[in-house]
Amino acid sequence: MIELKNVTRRFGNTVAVDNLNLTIETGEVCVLVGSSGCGKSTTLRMINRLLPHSAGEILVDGEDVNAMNAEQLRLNMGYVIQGTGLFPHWTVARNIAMVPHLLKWPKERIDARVEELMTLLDLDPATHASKYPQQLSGGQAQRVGVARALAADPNILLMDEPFGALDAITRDNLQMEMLRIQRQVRKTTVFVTHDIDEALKLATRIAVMDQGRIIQHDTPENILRHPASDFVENLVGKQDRGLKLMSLRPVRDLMSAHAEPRQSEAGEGAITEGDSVRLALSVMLWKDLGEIAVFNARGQETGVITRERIIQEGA
Ligand SMILES: Nc1ncnc2c1ncn2[C@@H]1O[C@H](COP(=O)(O)OP(=O)(O)OP(=O)(O)O)[C@@H](O)[C@H]1O
Repeated sequence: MIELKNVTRRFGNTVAVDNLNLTIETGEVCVLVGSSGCGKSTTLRMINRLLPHSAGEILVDGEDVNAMNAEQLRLNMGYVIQGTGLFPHWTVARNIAMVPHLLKWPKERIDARVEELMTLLDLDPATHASKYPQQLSGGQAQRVGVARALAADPNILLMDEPFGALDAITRDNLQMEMLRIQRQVRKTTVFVTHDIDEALKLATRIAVMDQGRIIQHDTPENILRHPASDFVENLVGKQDRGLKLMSLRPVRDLMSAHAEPRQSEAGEGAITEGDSVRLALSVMLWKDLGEIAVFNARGQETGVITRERIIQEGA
């Protein structure tokens, strides 16, 4: 658990973070969102003491970060930044191995861990382990950055606009990867973005910031349904809220399940139980269907979802 209590950070006369209170529970993904200069990165960098705070208290699992050894603190916090920060003259494998190496793990353990992480992040070790960062695409380099942050299995992951510089498709892929990895490893994560759609997709809770303060701290659904102010309402997009809520809702919530799963051909692009209601509606509109079959992860048809039900209850 991470707790920020009345935390302030000043740069000269600028108050970058203003008496901020925030609790991030163990295993949750807290996304800090807000416009440029509102204090998101400063907040993140105070947690791992890359920046000292001017006032207040920051606690990790109940212990004041100022009372901890800064290096030890950082070794237990993976840190991912935009543009990766990979060492250009080190191979991918060596970059990923950086923290285990500092921790003096035996070589076999490091090699096994590098291979495990590359596989987890969908990077073929045989193809990529000996490459240098400039030989990778932006998306691959960002995956290496995430692998490096996870290498020594830290309890906490700090991510500062990690996907901000990527094209929309690569960003979407990495967001999906992150959700998958998070289901497997469940790190306490603080994620900074200015993209509200990214926040809605990834967060267990979102902290909306403005001028160094938290305006609202709540689940994606509550932020959409009950924005605390005009500022939050504008940020989430007043007119777009219905569709955004549909993006949060899985098909399994609104489908009519068959009594028994049926063996039928799922086919490419089939709708699965975990897909969003918004995707199911989009496919039905495109194919001009009133209903569409829903499949489980094993490719069995488990039910149907209808356009009518989505229109009635989708948001
Ligand atoms: N090293 C610094 N020296 C002086 N002022 C700074 C410094 N770092 C940040 N600031 C100021 O503190 C405020 C908050 O900056 P911060 O980088 O935390 O915002 P942000 O929300 O992360 O913005 P962005 O999305 O653009 O990265 C801004 O007014 C910024 O100009």
